[in-house]
Amino acid sequence: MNNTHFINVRRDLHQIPELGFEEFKTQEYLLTYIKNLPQQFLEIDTWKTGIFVKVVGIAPTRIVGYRADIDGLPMEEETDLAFKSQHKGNMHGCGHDFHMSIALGVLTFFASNQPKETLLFIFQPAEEGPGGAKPMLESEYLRRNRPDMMIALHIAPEYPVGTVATREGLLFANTSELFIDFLGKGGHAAYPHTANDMVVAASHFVTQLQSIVARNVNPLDSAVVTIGKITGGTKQNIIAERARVEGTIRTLSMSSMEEIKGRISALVRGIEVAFDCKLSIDFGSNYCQVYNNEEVTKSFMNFVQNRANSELIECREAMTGEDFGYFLEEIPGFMFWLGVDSEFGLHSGSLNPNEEAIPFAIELLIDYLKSYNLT
Ligand SMILES: CC(=O)N[C@@H](CCC[C@H](N)C(=O)O)C(=O)O
Repeated sequence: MNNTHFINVRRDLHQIPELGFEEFKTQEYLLTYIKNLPQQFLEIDTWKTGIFVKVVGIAPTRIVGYRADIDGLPMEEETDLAFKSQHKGNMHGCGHDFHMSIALGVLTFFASNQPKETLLFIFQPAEEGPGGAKPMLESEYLRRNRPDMMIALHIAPEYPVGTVATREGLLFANTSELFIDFLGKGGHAAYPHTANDMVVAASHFVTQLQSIVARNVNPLDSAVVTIGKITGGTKQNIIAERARVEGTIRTLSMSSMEEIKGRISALVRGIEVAFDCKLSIDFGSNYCQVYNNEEVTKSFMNFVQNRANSELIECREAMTGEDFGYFLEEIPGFMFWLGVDSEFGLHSGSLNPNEEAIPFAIELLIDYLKSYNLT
């Protein structure tokens, strides 16, 4: 099959983005596709909305794992594409439609070309939250079928098609979600002295948060605190009894993560005193850093550098997060950025990656896995 076929697969998947652990139609689409492949080397299992597909090797001495995440984001698509999201309010705004179609392309090749080593394709739910990698790793299936090596990619809008960017060691940050609920006293807009306004309290809190990275974190140790969502109140002339801020913390070291969480807790106590209200903090789900094993990453980087028609970029670490970090905490492997050349970035409603990157990535990965003495 021509690898441009997977552009159509991507377009199908792009229309049905679903949130973490709700990827029912996505799972059904993937399973239908996989069950139509030649089955003689395949073993298919499911885990929640995820899927494991084993391609049993001819003379296996190890399992090589390839992971693709499958969930979408709760955001409105702003493109005019003919194949735009049909699930209003959800979008594949982080490229997981690319990740899945590339994985299907590589799987399709090996389903008809039995590898020497066993390959395990892992279609993982809930990367954007609350995190599927950790519970999947703890599943009975992955305890019995532990890969000896793991590979994954993530699309990179800022790089051209034909490029691969990665580095040995630290690639992505530690992350922690952040949810804070404010409870004060509502009232009539004309009587502020009888109420405790949670819109004002939340606004002060968000402003104070900005001082943490600027004044508490060692400038040589990068960190990010972003509030992506604020909600509060019910009507323009009612003082808000409740507000909620939602955000994320990113650090390159665990000590900075702990320090930032400590500072946030202190600011929360201060807001409670200053505004005579109650706040509750929930640090949500936490992902460990993505750390590329030096040896296998180096061999992959050499492979890309020496391959015709592909360009290697040795990139800096990024403040993005990825629960693939949990795989790499236990299993040697690597993640890389795949150039997709989009004017609009990840998590933008206008993200429009160049689909030529799909056949490029499928061929690159097939070549790499072949060179890895798999066939
Ligand atoms: C590659 C990417 O964009 N990953 C997400 C991971 C989200 C982690 C977690 N749910 C959080 O928001 O902290 C990212 O936002 O970096």
